[in-house]
Amino acid sequence: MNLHNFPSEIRPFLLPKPQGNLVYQCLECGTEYPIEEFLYTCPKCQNIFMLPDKEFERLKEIDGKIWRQIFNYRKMLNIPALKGIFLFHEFIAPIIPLEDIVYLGEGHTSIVKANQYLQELVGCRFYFKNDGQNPSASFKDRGMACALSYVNYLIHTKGLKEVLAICASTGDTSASAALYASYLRGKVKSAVLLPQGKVTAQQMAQPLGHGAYVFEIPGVFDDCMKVVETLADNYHVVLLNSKNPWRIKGQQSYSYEIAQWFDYDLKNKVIIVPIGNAGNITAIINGFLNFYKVGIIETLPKIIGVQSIHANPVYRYYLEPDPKKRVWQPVKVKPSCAQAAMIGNPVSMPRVISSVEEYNKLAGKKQVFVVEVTEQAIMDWMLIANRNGHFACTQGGESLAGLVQALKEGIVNSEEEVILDSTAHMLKFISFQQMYFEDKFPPEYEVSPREELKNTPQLVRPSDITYFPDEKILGPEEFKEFITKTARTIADWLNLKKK
Ligand SMILES: N[C@@H](CCOP(=O)(O)O)C(=O)O
Repeated sequence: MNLHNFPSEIRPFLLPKPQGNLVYQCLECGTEYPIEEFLYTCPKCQNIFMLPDKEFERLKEIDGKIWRQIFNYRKMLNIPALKGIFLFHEFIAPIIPLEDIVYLGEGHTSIVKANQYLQELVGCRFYFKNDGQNPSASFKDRGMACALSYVNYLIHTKGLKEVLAICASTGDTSASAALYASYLRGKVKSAVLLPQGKVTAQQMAQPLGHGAYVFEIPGVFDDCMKVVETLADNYHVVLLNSKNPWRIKGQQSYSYEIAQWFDYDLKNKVIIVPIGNAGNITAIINGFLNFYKVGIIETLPKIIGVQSIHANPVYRYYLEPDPKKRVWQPVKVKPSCAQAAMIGNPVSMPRVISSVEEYNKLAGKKQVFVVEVTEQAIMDWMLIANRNGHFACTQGGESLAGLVQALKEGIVNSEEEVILDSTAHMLKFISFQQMYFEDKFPPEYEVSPREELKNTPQLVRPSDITYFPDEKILGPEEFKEFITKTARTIADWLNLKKK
């Protein structure tokens, strides 16, 4: 839609100009550092950064109602830079000019309501937000679009050359980093560190296909993360894990989209998200906080993080009700079908602690919860969802299992409406479905298939057929015999009635 067709009071705001003043701010000592250098760990106290906008107050000069209209009208523009997460430019990385934004189709993923059967089975109204519909098939693209747009901006403004972008990954971050880096071919190369044997074949194929350097490390994700942190602290590389706060900024778009989808009315809404490296829950909390502070939303929705019993450090931390007595303790992970979240020492934990505190304080009550689910529940609920029109990944199954658990514990009630994060596309994690159907889960996963959820293909090769097309080129009569008898066998098997 042409700019002239929009209401005159909204028109001046539709094309955002570079604005704001972002700084790296240490979570521990509060020291601020300019963003022109790549910095991930505070040189003074070794803690991690948030990336606040020091001029955030200016956003409050525009009424919440006007902001809503700005975003709603902006959505009608055909400007690629504003088609994705940067629709919410002022609330993501407002210093980046539109011409430096890297847009590969990320964001604005669908929110699909569960059918009547599934809602009744679970006991409340809920939706899946399908972040597997992002270009590299996971939510990481939200953060990567922001981080790589900033790199692109620095390349243009500071003459940055030969950037090597690195990350540790359980498979989604690496796919996303490699994809976005490959778009900036000639300016950015990527290298990814993966825990050997703990990334699916599909996820391994992604960075390889995008031309990244791929390193497999004998260990788990937490080990890869330590190596990558050491590289980032000692060499000229750009860290693309969510330790890099530009990633967090981009992933806040998830909350903004939910707000927009529900017409900015989040009363009685509950958001459920799996926790792995804890960057996403940090982003989601801070996204809602930003919109709330400016008056774009009037309610802070309930947020529930979910962890598997095989990788549950955040759940354990919040088991202690008294904040003063809580002790942070990383855990040793066990194999998990929610492999993307198989993390024992989440890098963003300090951010989670401070963000949860602020969220609950502003909400005036406990509004962030963490639940724990079994591996069995993750698989069963993923399969049940997918037998009802969804395409949830194992982490999506974890979200649904988390909802069931939260209902059981009375954290969610049947009056509320729940949005579940399916963080990636089911096809990335299809090997877990395969192991379930074939009853081949190694014992340490603690998953045994429920007969009614299993499915296997049937070979149709009736014994009374003379020749099959895989044996020779069939003559007309032989082909007719093959078709008729095969169709009859399938009809008998399915118990079909003749017309
Ligand atoms: N699940 C993640 C783990 C790394 O998370 P990040 O958000 O800190 O990059 C992955 O896919 O690698």
